[in-house]
Amino acid sequence: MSRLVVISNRLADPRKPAAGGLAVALGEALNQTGGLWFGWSGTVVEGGTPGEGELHTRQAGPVTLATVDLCREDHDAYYQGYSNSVLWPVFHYRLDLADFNASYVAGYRRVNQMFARKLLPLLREDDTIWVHDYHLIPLAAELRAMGCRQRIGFFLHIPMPPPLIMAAIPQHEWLMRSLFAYDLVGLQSEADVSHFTRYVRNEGSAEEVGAQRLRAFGGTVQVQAFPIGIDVDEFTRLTQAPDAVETCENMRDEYSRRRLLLGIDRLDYSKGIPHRVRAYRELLDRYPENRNSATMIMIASPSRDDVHAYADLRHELEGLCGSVNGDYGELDWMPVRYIHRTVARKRVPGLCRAAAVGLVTPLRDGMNLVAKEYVVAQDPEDPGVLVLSRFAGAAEQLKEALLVNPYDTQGTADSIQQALQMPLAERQARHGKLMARIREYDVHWWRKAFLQALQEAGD
Ligand SMILES: O=P(O)(O)OC[C@H]1O[C@H](O[C@H]2O[C@H](CO)[C@@H](O)[C@H](O)[C@H]2O)[C@H](O)[C@@H](O)[C@@H]1O
Ligand SMILES: O=c1ccn([C@@H]2O[C@H](COP(=O)(O)OP(=O)(O)O)[C@@H](O)[C@H]2O)c(=O)[nH]1
Repeated sequence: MSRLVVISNRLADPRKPAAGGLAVALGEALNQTGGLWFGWSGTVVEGGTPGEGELHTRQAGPVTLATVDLCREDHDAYYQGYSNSVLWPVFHYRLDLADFNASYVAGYRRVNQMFARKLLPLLREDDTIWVHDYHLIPLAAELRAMGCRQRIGFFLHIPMPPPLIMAAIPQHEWLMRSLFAYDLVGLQSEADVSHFTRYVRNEGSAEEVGAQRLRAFGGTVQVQAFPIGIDVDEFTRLTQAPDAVETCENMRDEYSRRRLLLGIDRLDYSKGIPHRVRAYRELLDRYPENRNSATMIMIASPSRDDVHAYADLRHELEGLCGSVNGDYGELDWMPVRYIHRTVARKRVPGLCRAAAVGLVTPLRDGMNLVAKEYVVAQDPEDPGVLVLSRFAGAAEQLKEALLVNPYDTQGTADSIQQALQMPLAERQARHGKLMARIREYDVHWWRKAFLQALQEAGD
């Protein structure tokens, strides 16, 4: 059987719990198959040479981890710069936050070339190579230029924007052309596939040469949606484990007189966290019966602190939470509990189970695994209600959630109220349908469906 080689910017020891959807999902996938996981070590070397980084390898159960350090200059241009100040904002439709500094793209190319150079000697002839996310779009083109002929698939974890938004990136054609060095491109949703297809038709005069196969820019690629899932059995076990039970009981004791609304996100402008606070404020305003009886807990895990837009968001959020607490708080009730820390993964299920309403309201999100985790953590006899942004990739699958437009403050407040008032029978019916779909399209389905399509691509 061919060995699986996974390449992603961020790695995690697959035997240990990790925060961040990509690391969680890949750890779970690789634990099943074994193989090689290659990417950045997480170490930034001050004063190192650009385009050079030390390679480290170690064994973690069935998985070999091979990681490369980045020097400060490469890290700042490739990770903070092109990946997180150009591709991330534009792919999340935030042209206003993009910083098209010309030096970033050079660092991005340099690191992709270095990754290809370091990876090549580790590859075997019959390896199946699976590259992940926006940090590594040109990696297959670099590997091909060095003679790599193995099958290579690519999965984009974030949204694929519509063609005219993509076209704002000065190097958009180079990026999209690079994707044609892969045998298979996987995207999170059908909406993403349609944006990709429209782009290559408009800008690359693409022709359809088979089901979901497109020819453009002198190459051919298969493009399909593979919505990422979670490991339902593992998350269920986590929900029943003593840590989760204790967290849930503590929360219920602490808030025994109150209904809990819960949001768990990285502190990222794509997650719509300030919009959520405004909707909650509107809820307290329009439906005063919730004053003193509903508490919103917002876990905002620190993320990409050195990128300006993230620091700005943090300040905005602190101000917003402070003003809701100042305006509505009582001596014995704080409306918002804002926690700017990462919650250990083992605590996530207990928090979710204790919450009557799960608030997942991103302005754009590739998928959003917290939405799926919230549903799985619920007690089927008395489940909470998921309020989900229609702009999360997860909304294509999770139709029985209460779908909201997070830009519509009043509408979102009304849906939160509907969630708080929902009769038990309706909660159970919605939860049952959501669970069935989350279980069917779990992380194992995702891995198998992608790898099977990659095996068949181009045959
Ligand atoms: O590695 P970081 O810069 O700390 O960021 C964490 C990850 O964020 C993004 O996650 C995405 O992948 C999830 C799983 O497919 C998906 O549910 C979510 O909607 C995406 O935002 C990013 O794409 C990853 O590369 C980062 O590791
Ligand atoms: O404090 C936190 C915040 C998030 N997570 C986990 O990190 C992942 C976030 O994935 P998601 O797809 O929702 O968003 P991303 O951060 O990847 O954009 C989920 O598994 C969360 O349970 C966590 O364990 N602790």
